[in-house]
Amino acid sequence: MVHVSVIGCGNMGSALIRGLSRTGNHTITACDVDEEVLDEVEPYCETTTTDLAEAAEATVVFVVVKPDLTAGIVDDLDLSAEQTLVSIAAGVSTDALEPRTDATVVRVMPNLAAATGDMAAAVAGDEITDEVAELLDDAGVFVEIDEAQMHTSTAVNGSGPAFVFYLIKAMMDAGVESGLNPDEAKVLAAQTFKGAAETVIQSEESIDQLIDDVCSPKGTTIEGMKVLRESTADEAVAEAVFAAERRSEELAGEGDDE
Ligand SMILES: NC(=O)C1=CN([C@@H]2O[C@H](COP(=O)(O)OP(=O)(O)OC[C@H]3O[C@@H](n4cnc5c(N)ncnc54)[C@H](O)[C@@H]3O)[C@@H](O)[C@H]2O)C=CC1
Ligand SMILES: O=C(O)[C@@H]1CCC=N1
Repeated sequence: MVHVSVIGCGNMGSALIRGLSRTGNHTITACDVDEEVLDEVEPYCETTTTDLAEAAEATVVFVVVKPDLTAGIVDDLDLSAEQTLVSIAAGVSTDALEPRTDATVVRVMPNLAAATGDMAAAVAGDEITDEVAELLDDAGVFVEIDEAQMHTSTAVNGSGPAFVFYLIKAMMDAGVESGLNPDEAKVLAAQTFKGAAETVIQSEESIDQLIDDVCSPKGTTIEGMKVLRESTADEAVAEAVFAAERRSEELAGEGDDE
């Protein structure tokens, strides 16, 4: 059981709170300046507060505010060496935060699927504390990466859900255009993405082999795959990832436009 606080309970903070509350394993303090946001997460927390000092009492403190507000919050927290500070802000490095706190600093790039316990997260830092590992395990799956790769992780798994939502909608819209009603199309498209993702995770086959497994000779899939292979769909996905990656570099002050 970990005493954890989440400072900033907007889109990402509330997803983390919901995910961490699912196990019932943790004592959660939610902190935000916005009382309405706190009302939304109140059912998933032991404590809600607008007082930063109360959030600073937790063993692990997640700072989940916009990147440009993160350093200022860390300054105000005044954490001790026994505590862990987790920053999830795009483009904010551990080097920028470590001089501002005595706590162990861990950088995490999570995603919105934390809410359902399906988060894909990347984590970097000199010391990934046991408490942080336990929390990330409870909200989904995490991998440890070098911090230099954080811009790529920000694009792939941080921004990634939006790219996947877009693709699900494209498949759903095609189903509707061909006659499915929107509710049916949404279930069929979304569950197909979920099932395909689970198959990739659980199967020992390569993704190319899995594609072949769906393509019956002279069947339907092979016709659709011909269209995809002759298109630039893979390039468009790659360009979306690279654009998000560039923006993360810019936010870190490493790009052209800070
Ligand atoms: N939205 C996403 O899918 C992801 C976001 N992130 C990172 O998470 C961070 C937050 O992003 P979102 O949740 O999307 O933003 P958001 O705008 O939805 O939420 C930010 C929250 O912080 C609160 N806040 C602002 N100042 C505060 C203060 N002084 N004390 C306490 N709370 C304060 C706001 O009231 C708001 O509820 C960003 O740094 C972003 O890079 C990382 C991965 C995914
Ligand atoms: O769009 C953003 O900047 C944040 C970081 C990754 C996902 N959302």
